[in-house]
Amino acid sequence: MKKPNPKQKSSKSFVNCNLAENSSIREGVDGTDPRLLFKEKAPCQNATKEKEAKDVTNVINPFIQIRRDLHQIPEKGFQENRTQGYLLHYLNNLPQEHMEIREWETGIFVRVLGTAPSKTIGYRTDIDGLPITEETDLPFHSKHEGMMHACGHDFHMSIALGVLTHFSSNPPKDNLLFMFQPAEEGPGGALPMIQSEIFKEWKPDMIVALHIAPEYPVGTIATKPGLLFANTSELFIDLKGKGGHAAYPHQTNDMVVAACSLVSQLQTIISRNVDPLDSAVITIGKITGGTVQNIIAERARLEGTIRTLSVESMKKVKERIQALVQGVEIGYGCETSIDYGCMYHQVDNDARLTEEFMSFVENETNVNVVECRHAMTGEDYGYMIQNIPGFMFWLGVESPYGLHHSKLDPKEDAIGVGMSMLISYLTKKGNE
Ligand SMILES: CC(=O)N[C@@H](CCC[C@H](N)C(=O)O)C(=O)O
Repeated sequence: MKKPNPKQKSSKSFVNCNLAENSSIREGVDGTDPRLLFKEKAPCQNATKEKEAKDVTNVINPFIQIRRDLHQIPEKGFQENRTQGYLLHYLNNLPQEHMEIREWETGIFVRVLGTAPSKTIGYRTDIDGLPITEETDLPFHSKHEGMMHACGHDFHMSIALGVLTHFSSNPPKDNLLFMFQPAEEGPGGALPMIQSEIFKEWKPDMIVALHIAPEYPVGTIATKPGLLFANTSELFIDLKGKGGHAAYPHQTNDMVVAACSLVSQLQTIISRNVDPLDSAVITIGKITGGTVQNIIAERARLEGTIRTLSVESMKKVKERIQALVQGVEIGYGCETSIDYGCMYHQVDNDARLTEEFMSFVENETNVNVVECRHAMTGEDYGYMIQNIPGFMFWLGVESPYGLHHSKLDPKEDAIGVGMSMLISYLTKKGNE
């Protein structure tokens, strides 16, 4: 497979602006134009069939506008009501002859009925945002205070809508199942979604998904057979000691000091307890404690996440965390509690399907393919392909700021690249 190439080729196949002719792009959630809602003019409003471009970089893809609309309304997991409304409005305006739409919680299942189905191919996108205050100066920045699409789910959704738009009027032989999944960032929507009656009824035979990758250029995708993403577990530790006057520490059990010590001790699990040839991460992303500068803190809370490359390592790391927390309890004279929040199974790509996909992209499209290493990111998509063959791949979007950063600014040309490549791949796979 090729190495990442900053001057990558443009996509061999491309999607043109004619998709914008679809009425659902013209009308918004409440029957108004979603672009008027956000005071944005659609770049493709006047696109005509004659304007079919030769290169995706020369096309202003209408799904870029959809991405911009969605970018402005990021919502927390299982609270994606406005997002769901936007998606439903769009979907309900597509040609319905080959489509069945069913809502599930704040997500949506859409089945495209194949012309002579012998299998169902699933495609999953996540739809939630992150609790981060956006710091880009984009004109279409988040309008939901303290929330941002800082993990690219706005890209994921617009690509899924683009692919679905194509197949809504050009169904392949096989059925397609599009899953708009809530709560990927937490508490996890994939597991309950696959346990739902709708999923059981429309169960796919294989599933595909993508994730944007700021570190790769537009026009490059990266993936690998086997393990792609880590096992994850959230981590919340509460400490309760005895507060008091800042000048009388000997009469108190200071939970700020206990928490600081615990953060350092937790890092020794990675350096001293995990096999150096294995990998694990413990990140404490948030510490809270105390009330004011001259009162010794009675309470402190650590919030973090654990990442491991196997289920067994996760078990070991948690045993060590428990031991260290017990030590702090004794050493600092406090009460403690641990909550592991939500946990995700590793993303383990099906080797045969992934290799086949990589050679398809390499040989049949102008997109570059890189075989990457696994990453310590997590994805509840891992549950979807735990028992059903499938894979996930990274889609290059080239941003100087990475995932979960308040200045993440992916290049929008990647939307056309992702759509075109997926349409080609699913057309081939759905007509085998
Ligand atoms: C792709 C990605 O960034 N996923 C998230 C998943 C988070 C799961 C959960 N909230 C946790 O923190 O463990 C990630 O942070 O990797």
